Amino acid sequence: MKYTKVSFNIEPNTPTAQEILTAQLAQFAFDSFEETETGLNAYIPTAAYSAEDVKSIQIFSGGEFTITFEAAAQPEQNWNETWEKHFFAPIVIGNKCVIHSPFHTDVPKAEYQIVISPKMAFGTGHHETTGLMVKHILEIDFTNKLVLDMGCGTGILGILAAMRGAKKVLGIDIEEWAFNNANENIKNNNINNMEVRCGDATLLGKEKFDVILANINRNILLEDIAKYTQVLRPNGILLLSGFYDKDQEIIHKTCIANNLIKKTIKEDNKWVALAYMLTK
Ligand SMILES: C[S@@+](CC[C@H](N)C(=O)[O-])C[C@H]1O[C@@H](n2cnc3c(N)ncnc32)[C@H](O)[C@@H]1O
Repeated sequence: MKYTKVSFNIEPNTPTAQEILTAQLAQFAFDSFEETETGLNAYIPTAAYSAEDVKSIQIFSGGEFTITFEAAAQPEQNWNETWEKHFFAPIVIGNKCVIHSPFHTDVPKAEYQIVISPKMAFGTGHHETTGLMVKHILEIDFTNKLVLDMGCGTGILGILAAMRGAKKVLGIDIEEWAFNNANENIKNNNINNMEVRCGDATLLGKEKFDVILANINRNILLEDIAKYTQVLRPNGILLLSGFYDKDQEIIHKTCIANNLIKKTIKEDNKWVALAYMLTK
């Protein structure tokens, strides 16, 4: 199949802007994305590409950020192979966890082996924030813990928590494609104690959790940290990521206001993942 690559420049190039843009592109049959220094590259079957559709996205951005783009038809190639080689090679995190796709044959050995079917959902382990969250998870005792994975994407973090002994994991994601992909990955990893729901923090109610994982973005976290703490047990752990180093302070202020104390910080290439504990 012939594909067209559309290279987007986003100004300012924030995780929130990338997420909004990706969600809008998904409505127009774009089916794979690659983060770049200045924005992202998105791929669409050439037969489905319309410059008019892409231009309309600039209007949807509501003036919070500006987008410019260039489109280039790609030569015919085996896309599964290209995807496999360039976008998702097996990755080992923290020397203990390997993430690979079902089509990889040469997979390094590790204590935790997670199979992720790369679709449109975020979470193959290649993004800094996922890697940082995985490293935090590898340091936490999950034995018999009740876990919430907010913004679960592919389900990667919840799946690892289940492999590390969690009693039950609930994954929540606002996107239907993530809901579907997380379910597929849960099945492929033979996890039988993780459930996924499609929605946001309004789904949270009486169920309480020992550990909450939330790799989303700065704005959603600022809005939802209070809701997470309402369902976190005393001494429970909240892991937060999806924001840059420069946003740590505002995230931290919100956490303090919600009786959370900072335990550990992990950083990689401007991205941060913070571990908090609920004091009351
Ligand atoms: C940065 S990705 C993280 C995916 C995966 N947990 C990981 O660590 O790789 C953020 C995910 O949050 C989801 N999301 C965005 N806003 C949300 C919200 N308000 N509530 C729940 N999920 C949300 C997105 O659809 C996306 O799958």
